[in-house]
Amino acid sequence: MSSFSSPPADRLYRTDTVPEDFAFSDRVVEVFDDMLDRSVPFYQEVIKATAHLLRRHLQPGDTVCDLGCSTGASLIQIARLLEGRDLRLVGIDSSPAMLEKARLKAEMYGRQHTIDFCLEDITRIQRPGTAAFVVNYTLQFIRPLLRPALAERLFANLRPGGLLIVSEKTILPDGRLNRSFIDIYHDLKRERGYSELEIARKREALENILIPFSVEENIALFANAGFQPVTPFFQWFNFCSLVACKPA
Ligand SMILES: C[S@@+](CC[C@H](N)C(=O)[O-])C[C@H]1O[C@@H](n2cnc3c(N)ncnc32)[C@H](O)[C@@H]1O
Ligand SMILES: O=C(O)C(=O)C[C@]1(C(=O)O)C=C[C@@H](O)C=C1
Repeated sequence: MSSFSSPPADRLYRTDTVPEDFAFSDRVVEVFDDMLDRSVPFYQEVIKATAHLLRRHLQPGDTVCDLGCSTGASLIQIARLLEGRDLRLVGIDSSPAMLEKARLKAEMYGRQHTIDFCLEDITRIQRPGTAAFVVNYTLQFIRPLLRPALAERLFANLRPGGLLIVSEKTILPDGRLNRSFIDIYHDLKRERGYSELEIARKREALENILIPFSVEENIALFANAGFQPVTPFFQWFNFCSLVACKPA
């Protein structure tokens, strides 16, 4: 239990072995909370901003689904920040190891009766009447060809007036600026204790696994599925969070 208050440090890419493709395996799950905190810029701020948006748009009895919920870090925070709002919180992920950890953490924080964790493939999601979908740092792992159908599915499953919140690593169409943004991101990783070797090896492992779209491509993806408006609410260099509304 005490390991949750101080999650195991992410040292996955320190060793000299040939890096495997990145996967949400048991080894990654073990260090995942530390990995997110150190690898995602303003991770906690984005969760708080997500809760601000939800607070203003949800009604008692509404359901919030976190797609690609991993170890439940966002949902456990959201449950705390939106305490007493009578919401149904559902976390969905396709990794049994992530969900096992999410359930343990929810229990540790006394949230096991307020959050359901379900093993599902989000590309097959079927949850009509959902009030909000949160899809943070997950769309980037879905094959690009499948993304338009997923965006349409999310639109169809939201209730009128529902919200979609999406956070992603992004790419810039301008090569020079793209290079600068990536360099600035790697500076942040260095500041957070990752070595040059770890940064390079993780980058290699994520190649062809994490496929970022530009902010404009993501906006078009959701606008084409019927969302209106679709607008950024947070950006730090190559990381961006969008909110998209289903018209009421
Ligand atoms: C980077 S993590 C998401 C982090 C999390 N949303 C947060 O903010 O803490 C991506 C997650 O998406 C899950 N995932 C990837 N593809 C999926 C799919 N097709 N269906 C469900 N979950 C998926 C992975 O198992 C992983 O837990
Ligand atoms: O380390 C990186 O390069 C990242 O892009 C961080 C990132 C992400 O954005 O999803 C990559 C993999 C893990 O899922 C956690 C965080």
